[in-house]
Amino acid sequence: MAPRRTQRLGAGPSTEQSYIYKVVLLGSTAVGKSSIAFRYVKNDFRESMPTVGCSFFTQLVCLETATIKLEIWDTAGQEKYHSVCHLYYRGANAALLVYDIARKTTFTRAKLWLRELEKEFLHDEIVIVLVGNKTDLAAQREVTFEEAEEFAKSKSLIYMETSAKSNHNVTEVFMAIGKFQVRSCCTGSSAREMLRSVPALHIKIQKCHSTLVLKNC
Ligand SMILES: Nc1nc2c(ncn2[C@@H]2O[C@H](COP(=O)(O)OP(=O)(O)OP(=O)(O)O)[C@@H](O)[C@H]2O)c(=O)[nH]1
Repeated sequence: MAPRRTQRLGAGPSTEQSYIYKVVLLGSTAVGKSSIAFRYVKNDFRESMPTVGCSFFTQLVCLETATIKLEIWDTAGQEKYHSVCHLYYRGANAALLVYDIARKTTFTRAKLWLRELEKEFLHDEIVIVLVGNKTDLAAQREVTFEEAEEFAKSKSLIYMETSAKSNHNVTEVFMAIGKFQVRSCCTGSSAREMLRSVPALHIKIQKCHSTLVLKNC
């Protein structure tokens, strides 16, 4: 099934296709959602201010076979904004469910976010990446890699760990989304269906063995 709200921008000079995907970042306050978006779009890190409502970024991902315009919606994690969050994730093609590996409560909260997404979307309508951020704080880790990976597998999610601060795996998260979405469009099977049928892909992506080749955009 084609991802929701995906638009084909038209064929390029060759046979290359262009797509638009809406990606939403969800998770507790201060887990690093804005920092991940900022690192990816600006390749920078700063002690950021809490998000008010929602921020919006766009970024082009040029893959060997397609160009994808990612519309990135960074939602506020503070409880007071919770009631409006669903307005932002409506129509999303992919969600980054972010938690802080050094704060177990944020992992528990991510599971609740997942339930909300499951109410809003049919199972195969959206690609969900569970993202354990702040790997630079490994000494204070409260959620093991194995625990999070096991949970992700049981729910057909992609699992990756990042550090927005040390720029670890951030680009790879967005590449993984692009990869699954494009494959999904090409094969007609949903990205989550592919995850279920090829569990080894979890490992491949987590270790960044992506077969996609980046070009200069
Ligand atoms: N050590 C470390 N700190 C990080 C990392 N990512 C973000 N931070 C810090 O964590 C704090 C919160 O980061 P934000 O990006 O504002 O978090 P958020 O999830 O967008 O927060 P809300 O806007 O409240 O939802 C800031 O002080 C960041 O500098 C990381 O990878 N490692």
